[in-house]
Amino acid sequence: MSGYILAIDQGTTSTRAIVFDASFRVVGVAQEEFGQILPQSGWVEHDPEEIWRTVLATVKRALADASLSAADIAGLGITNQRETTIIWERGTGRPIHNAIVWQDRRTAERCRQLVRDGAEATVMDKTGLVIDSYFSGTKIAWILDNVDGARARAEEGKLAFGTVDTFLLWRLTGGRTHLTDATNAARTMLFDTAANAWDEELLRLVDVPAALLPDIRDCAADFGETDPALFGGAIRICGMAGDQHAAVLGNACFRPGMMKSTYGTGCFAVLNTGTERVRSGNRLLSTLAYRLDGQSTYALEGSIFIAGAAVQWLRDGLKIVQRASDTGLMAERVDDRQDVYLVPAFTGLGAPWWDADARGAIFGLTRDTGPDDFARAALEAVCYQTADLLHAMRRDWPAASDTVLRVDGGMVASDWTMQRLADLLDAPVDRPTVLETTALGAAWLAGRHCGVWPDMDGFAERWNLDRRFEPSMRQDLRNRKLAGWEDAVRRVLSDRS
Ligand SMILES: Nc1ncnc2c1ncn2[C@@H]1O[C@H](COP(=O)(O)OP(=O)(O)O)[C@@H](O)[C@H]1O
Ligand SMILES: O=P(O)(O)OC[C@H](O)CO
Repeated sequence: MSGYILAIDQGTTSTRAIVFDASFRVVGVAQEEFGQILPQSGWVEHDPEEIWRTVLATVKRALADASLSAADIAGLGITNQRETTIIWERGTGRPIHNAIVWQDRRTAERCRQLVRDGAEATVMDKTGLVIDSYFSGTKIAWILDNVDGARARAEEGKLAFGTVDTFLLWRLTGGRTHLTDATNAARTMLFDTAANAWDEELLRLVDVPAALLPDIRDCAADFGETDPALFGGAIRICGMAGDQHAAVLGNACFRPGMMKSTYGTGCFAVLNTGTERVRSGNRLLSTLAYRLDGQSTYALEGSIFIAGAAVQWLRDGLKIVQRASDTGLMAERVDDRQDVYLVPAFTGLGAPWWDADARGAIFGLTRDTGPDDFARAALEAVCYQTADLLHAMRRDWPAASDTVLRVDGGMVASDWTMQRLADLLDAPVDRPTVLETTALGAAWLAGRHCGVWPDMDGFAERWNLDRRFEPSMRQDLRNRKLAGWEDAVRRVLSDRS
């Protein structure tokens, strides 16, 4: 059997399909962006049909790019933007509403009500999550309550819910398979991570009928086969994980204490805590790193909603940079005595603040402030937020004290940002040679399951370092800058936080 593996990485702004060879090298790739639907302030939707079209198109193009056919592919792994919620008709496969995206805040008031009702401890105990509109549960209930007749049809078993992995699997298998994996289930606020099962009490609390839900598998499992009509032959689907979990795998963070941080549109830092289900005292998420061979590996996660999106805002909103990559050079030119802070709370603040009503602000402007300062403030904001997460992780789990951070995602191309990250964290930052770690992680799940790629140890040995960034900032400067950031964040928090 050939060792080629296909990965679908369905992200928030684009879909990528990547073919890897038996040496984990990328031999075919295709990417397609799709539309962001913004019906009102704080709402974000995707058209599931458009997502599906980008998946079909990118898989076909990636296979063509690699000069391969479906018969050459030993296995397919799916990884996806998490939490984004789709409900469709079991009969026709047609979605009954646009996908409600993870960033969407329309259920913030419902979540506040759940907190007022005293549900926080139950949700935290079972799911490891804080109650927030970020997660799928309240988004499902919103669709059922706002689409005519949906709740009744859901209770009759006529509708299906899925995060994007499940929806794609349904479509890829010609409507034959309704499954998810444990990492995606763990982002719904309906899943007990210790019992590894949907939880009836949570379903009642959030008002979601069990008839909607997919069955749950480990991340590497038999998920079915693609409909032969789609790609000119059936492809075995045997890997599935939410994108941040796939990045943990792709970065070979297999040992407790290892941590990865992905810098794309948002930033997600995940620390492997092994078999320990650490309960956060600092409003981090206690979640799954991954689940393999019937064994859950747990993690602490910090989610930052805006990372590279702040750079996009400089480019597309303010139009003060032409390319994202201009920001590094601009940041380099700024005098370190200038202290401009951008708090990019465009859609509220995530961990450890969880303030859906906070909004962005910029502080420290003088007559000398110009575009370079804005660029630097945007890049630094990502570093400060990572520092907030790392400090919270260390308070929650002291074993994280000498962590080396492995990074990936579009923003890590910026040397300036990676050096500043090491400086502000006062910890080394390792950048791998393969930056497509999310897709690589999904491919590893599939490759391992179908027996053509190595197990954990073999894969970890072949993880390659591109560059280590060592901290070199003076302690007094670091302290001053971190204190300035903390002050800026305090000023944007809403009364409700
Ligand atoms: N050289 C760079 N410097 C700073 N930011 C960058 C650079 N290159 C890309 N980015 C940012 O990285 C993000 C894209 O990363 P990517 O991992 O593709 O995101 P996603 O998977 O969330 O769509 C964009 O927000 C872009 O602004
Ligand atoms: O699509 P990304 O890479 O921005 O990741 C989105 C996250 O999974 C949301 O939790």
